[in-house]
Amino acid sequence: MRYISTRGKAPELSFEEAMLTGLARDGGLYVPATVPVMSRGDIAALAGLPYEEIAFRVMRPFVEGSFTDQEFADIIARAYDGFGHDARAPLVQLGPNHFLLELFHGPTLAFKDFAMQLIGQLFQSALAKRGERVTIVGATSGDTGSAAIEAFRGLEAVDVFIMYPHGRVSDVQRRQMTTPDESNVHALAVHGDFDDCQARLKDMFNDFEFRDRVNLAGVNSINWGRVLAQVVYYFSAATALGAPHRSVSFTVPTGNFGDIFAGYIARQMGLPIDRLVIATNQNDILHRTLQTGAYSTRGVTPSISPSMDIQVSSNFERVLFDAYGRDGNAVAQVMDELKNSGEFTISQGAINMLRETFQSGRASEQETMATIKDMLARTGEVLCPHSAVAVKVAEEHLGDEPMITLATAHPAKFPAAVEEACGIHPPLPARMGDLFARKERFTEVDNHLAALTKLISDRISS
Ligand SMILES: Cc1ncc(COP(=O)(O)O)c(C=O)c1O
Ligand SMILES: N[C@@H](CCOP(=O)(O)O)C(=O)O
Repeated sequence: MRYISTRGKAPELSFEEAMLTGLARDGGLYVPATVPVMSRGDIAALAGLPYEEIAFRVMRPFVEGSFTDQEFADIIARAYDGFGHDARAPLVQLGPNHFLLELFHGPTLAFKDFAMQLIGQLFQSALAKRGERVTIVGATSGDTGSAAIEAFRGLEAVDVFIMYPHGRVSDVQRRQMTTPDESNVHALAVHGDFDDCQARLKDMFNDFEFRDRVNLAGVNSINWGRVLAQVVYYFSAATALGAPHRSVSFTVPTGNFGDIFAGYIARQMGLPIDRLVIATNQNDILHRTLQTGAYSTRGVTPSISPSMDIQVSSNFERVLFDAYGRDGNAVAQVMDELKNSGEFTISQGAINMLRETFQSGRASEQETMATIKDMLARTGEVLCPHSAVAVKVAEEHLGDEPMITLATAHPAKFPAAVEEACGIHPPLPARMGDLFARKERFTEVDNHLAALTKLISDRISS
């Protein structure tokens, strides 16, 4: 399996190389040169298998040539061993045709653990074989950072620096990042928003002197491995509800477009997904883009679903690559426009493809709060605000086929918003009970590339 860049000018790589490289050297994102298709029989055979076995069968073709079957099976087993639910991604019924896919039973209580725990194992194995060490830098609006720190803390061959927007993550999210005391973990509170953090991360990858000197690696969904791991739960959920014999739909709370892009890949692999619905909070750039055909940034308004407070949605580039007929030059051109002017207009052909592929909706702050309250009353399920955004949008898109809404975080990560909405203060699981007693350790940094690269260089050489 070979991987190509969405901007068409970087070298083709193997899975392992693409995983360790992060952002392509032409500024693009790596995608598979071709997406492998599973037969109906192979999809049907997944029903009822343990999550780890489904993961192996779905992901195996993508890692071809980089890991042996035994290595890969062992890596998957270790990745999901620490999850707090035997099913890993259990389904809960919300209504006659509406199901919630609970993706928050991993170590940091968010869907990010599905990919990050796997990537942690894949990095360890690849770096040990190569005898290399890397500097991982990540940008987070709250959940990627804690999941990455959990996956990489204490590893010999890795330093991990996480940039989060100062004052714009929940207390639980911040403490998950600032309380680990391993010396290879560095939490950086950046004076800016998530888009600033992600922009500086991409600047670091485009600064080749820095990138090569520190052996920079990325674990945001820039990294194809992140997206790949998320494809698996689309298969586990759909087959549990009767796929491939009947189709299902998914609604996904969306920010950086990695999770829903994983659903798009699952559909390309042959999973019968009827509708893929993008759910946004009040920072609704993706919803507006589908409606108007113009991707136009407006600045972020902080919300009660902070992990989705994003304007520059990184993985949208991956679907644009397909929408523009895999024309890397066309993608590079619109991405340059976005960088220079904060907006671009999507060509008619491309927007037609996007509108055929996705539906979308938005939830205001009041609607999100009302959904948390209403779902508790109707179903007994306490939702986090991100999942509530998606449930509200999903209810507007219910049809004849089962609708599966992704619940991306545990409500205990956002206790203030949940309590205000429904009067319940969701407790942290016992194993995290002392989170607020632990000592915090972080560094405030200005939103400047030079300040960040100096800090990182100084830390890794000390
Ligand atoms: C809890 C939660 N829900 C939804 C999202 C949005 O997912 P994505 O960025 O893959 O669109 C995020 C952030 O990634 C998140 O942390
Ligand atoms: N919501 C994310 C933002 C980063 O997304 P990623 O999937 O590209 O890592 C977060 O919680 O940090």
